[in-house]
Order: sequence, then C-alpha cells, then structure tokens
Amino acid sequence: MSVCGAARCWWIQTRGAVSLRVLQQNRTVCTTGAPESIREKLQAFPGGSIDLQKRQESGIAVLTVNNPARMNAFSGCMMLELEQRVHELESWTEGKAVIVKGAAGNFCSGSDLNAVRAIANPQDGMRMCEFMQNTLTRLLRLPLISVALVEGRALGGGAELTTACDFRLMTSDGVIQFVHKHMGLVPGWGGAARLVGIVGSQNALKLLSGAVKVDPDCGRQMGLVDEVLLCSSGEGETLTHAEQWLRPFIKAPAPVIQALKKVVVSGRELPLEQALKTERNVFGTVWGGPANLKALALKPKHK
Ligand SMILES: CCCC(=O)SCCNC(=O)CCNC(=O)[C@H](O)C(C)(C)COP(=O)(O)OP(=O)(O)OC[C@H]1O[C@@H](n2cnc3c(N)ncnc32)[C@H](O)[C@@H]1OP(=O)(O)O
Repeated sequence: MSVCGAARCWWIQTRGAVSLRVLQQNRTVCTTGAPESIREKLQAFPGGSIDLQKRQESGIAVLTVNNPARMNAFSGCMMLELEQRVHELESWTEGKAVIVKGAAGNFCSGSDLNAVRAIANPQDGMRMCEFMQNTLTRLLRLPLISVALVEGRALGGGAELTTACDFRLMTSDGVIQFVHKHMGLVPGWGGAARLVGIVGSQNALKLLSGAVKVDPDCGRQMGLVDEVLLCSSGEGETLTHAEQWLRPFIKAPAPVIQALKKVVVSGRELPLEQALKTERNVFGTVWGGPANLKALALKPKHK
C-alpha cells in the first residue's frame, strides 16, 4: 500500500468490497511509512528477533520479543522486524488471535539503551517514535483479538507494548512499569495515549508520574490487567494458560471473529456516524455468510 500523503488509510477487504477508512488527525498509519533514513538507522542496531508462530488449527498466533540477553529490549532491527510481523498478521485470513510475549520468562525492558544512546538527537528520536507508533497502532488494529502475556517485567517501551494489545494477562510475579520518568522521558511509542484510554487520565497520570510498579493486584484494580495467571514467569504452561483464557472468545469461524474485532476498532476510533457506517459495511460481509447460514439452519437456542 503506498504511503498516503493525506491523513487517510484504507483498509480494503476482499469480500463485499468493504472498506474501513480510518481518518487519523494529521497522522497516516502506513504499511510502508518511515523515511528510509530512520530505517537505515534502525538497521544499524542488530540483535534479537521478533518471532512469529501462526497456529493454523487454533487460529492463534504467538509473537515473541526475543532478545533474552538484554531482557528482551528492542534493538533497531527488532523494531523493523515487528513491523514485518504485524504486516504478516494483517493478511492472515485464518487468524483469530495473537498472543504477544517475551522470551525466557520476561516480557520486554523497552528500547535497547545502547540504541537510545546512539539515536540521541531529537529528530531521530522522534522518527524512531513515529515508526514504533505506526507499528503499534497497526498491531492494536489487527482484526485479531490480541493479548499481552506479561511474565517478568514490562518496562518503558515494553509497558507501552502491553497497551497496544486488547487484553493483558499477567503471571503472579509480573510487573508493568512505565519507567520513562526515571529516564527523563515520556512514553513515545503511543503508550500514554493508549494508557489513558485503558485506565483513564487520572490513573494514567499516577502510573506515569509515579513510575508505579504495577503488580497483578494493582493492575486488576486499575483495569490495566484483565487476568492474573496462577503460575509464575518462565513456567512452561503460561502460554497454555493464555490460550485457555482466549478459547471462549475465539469459538467461531475466523471471518466472524475478525468482523467482531473490526466493529470494535471502529467503535473505539471513529466518530459515531462513521462507526455506524463501518458497522453496517462489516455486517454486510457476514450476513448470509457460511457461519450465518449454518446457524440459521441449526435453529440455535441460546440458553
Ligand atoms: C520510548 C521507549 C523508551 C524506553 O523503553 S527506554 C528503556 C527503558 N528500560 C529500562 O530502562 C530498563 C533498563 N534495565 C533494567 O532496569 C534492568 O536491566 C532490569 C530490566 C530491571 C533487569 O535487571 P536485572 O535483573 O538486574 O538484570 P540486568 O540489569 O543485569 O540485565 C541483564 C542484561 O540485560 C541488559 N538490559 C536490560 N535492559 C536493557 C535495555 N533496555 N537495553 C539494553 N540492555 C538491557 C543489561 O544491560 C544486562 O546486560 P549485561 O549483562 O550487563 O551485558
């Protein structure tokens, strides 16, 4: 998709010619966006990987932030890889959900501080932020139910990454901490804007200005954590627990789950009239579809 000059991004569906036009205030969320210069700069910081496993049978993908030697901090190359993985998921027609996790029992300790030191000038810092904002906005807009599986620590940009998912599950020893204040920073990957939407502006201000260590109880109380898993970080079954939590929400054909996520995204992001129009358009893609016709034939009773 070409980079749009105007603040517009089209999401064209193959079936029913449904298009979801998302107007961004002076900001384009692009599939190929950042100027080459920031891509080249990010490319200069290797290390780690963003691994993607798409499980066709369950429709659940697992996206792993994999840089354990650095507590899963994001190198520049990992930022580029994250964009590629999100792009892959945008066209996964059998997909229903994605679990975002870290490797080796830790979630993510934010931006690689070595890269931060090297990209210290404001212009490049802002370009890195714009690149990550675009990618994380696209992650949150995926037509998949997204879950951040927080084991160990989610710090700085890692805390911001958790807010780019629909839900957050945390192990009993997990911590989400917006440490930006201690770095003389504010969130730059879109975490502040999303956090206000999740916990409200007062709680967001407390978490940011207090650099509060959000443990499971605090997270549940604030609405930042949706479920606490009865296992600790690094135990083999944390992913299984996350998949079990997801199961009731993805018990339908992929096109129906994807349509449900789309109407929630438009309800969350668009003005009412546009959201209603999008809802009608998405409705048109499933009305009379295979799942609808099968249900009608079964004369279901929702007891
Ligand atoms: C817009 C985004 C802005 C940002 O995200 S700025 C970055 C915010 N993140 C941070 O400040 C986290 C810094 N790291 C820490 O606080 C601690 O490493 C942490 C995560 C609490 C773990 O502490 P410990 O358990 O004591 O382990 P440790 O410190 O020895 O870390 C093990 C190895 O991982 C490295 N590491 C951890 N976080 C990193 C990061 N963000 N960038 C680069 N390297 C990082 C750390 O340097 C250490 O490596 P080494 O063994 O010294 O070679």
